Amino acid sequence: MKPSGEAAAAAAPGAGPWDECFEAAVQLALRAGQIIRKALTEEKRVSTKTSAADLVTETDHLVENLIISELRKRFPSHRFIAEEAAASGAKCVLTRSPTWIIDPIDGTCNFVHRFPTVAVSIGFAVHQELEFGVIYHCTEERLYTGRRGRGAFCNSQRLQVSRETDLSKALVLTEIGPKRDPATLKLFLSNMERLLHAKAHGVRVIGSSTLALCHLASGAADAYYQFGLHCWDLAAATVIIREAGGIVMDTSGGPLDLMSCRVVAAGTREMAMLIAQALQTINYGRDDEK
Ligand SMILES: O=P(O)(O)O[C@H]1[C@H](O)[C@@H](O)[C@H](O)[C@H](O)[C@@H]1O
Ligand SMILES: [Mg+2]
Ligand SMILES: [Mg+2]
Repeated sequence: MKPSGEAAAAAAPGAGPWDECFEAAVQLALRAGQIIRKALTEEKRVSTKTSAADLVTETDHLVENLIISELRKRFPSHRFIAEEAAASGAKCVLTRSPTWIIDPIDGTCNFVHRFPTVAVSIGFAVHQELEFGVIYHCTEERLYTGRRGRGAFCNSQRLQVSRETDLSKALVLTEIGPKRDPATLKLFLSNMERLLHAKAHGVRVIGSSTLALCHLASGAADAYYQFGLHCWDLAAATVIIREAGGIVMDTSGGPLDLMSCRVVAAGTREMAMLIAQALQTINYGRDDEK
């Protein structure tokens, strides 16, 4: 079913603060999705960032600039944290001001290979609290939304996480992260091996952390963990998962630290803790210290 801004807004009935911002995010995500869908099949100019596996294209920049310029016109006092601006040296500082946290294309490596698992992610925080998240699966035209205290939806279907607490009955999602040195790869594979030794039904890597987190919010997976993602991968998805009844926390088992480049998420706290206890830490630093 084609999503519409009206469907998403209708899915969260009742006026509330930030309605205008939420509507703007929905319309811009849909518009960005059209651009990304068209560009998916076209020739691309590809560059690398922190590693040979950390790719960026002209479409990432075009979409990010479009979203930020449109939002700046409508909300000139707001602040922005965005993936490609950060890659160019902008600081990732989350103040108490209304702040947009943007990943213009999540799954850029998929995008470069025309592998159709790509999303645009727009999160929004005020007083350093996540207010809403909008993630648009561009090729499947699925619009995932979550608003603090008002539920989570895919198009107009309400989302509910899995209630699984048994790791031996769990489907677990993760992502590789951009570091590919032997020590990091050894730790990444060791974490995956530990979960398979614990008899998890499976571990999946789909190439888009935000869409993997949306699958968790929809109950199609039981847990997610990653070292090496960023605040712009996490912001929107965290609201969506929490509003679908799930848990998003630090890999230490403590509260989520949006800038820590690491996360464990699950439908239940029991499952999240089982995952966290199985993991060895992979150090990716912090978004607010780069
Ligand atoms: O760079 P984009 O925005 O494509 O985001 C991806 C991250 O770069 C990966 O490290 C991470 O592993 C995930 O694949 C994430 O989606
Ligand atoms: Mg990206
Ligand atoms: Mg990303």
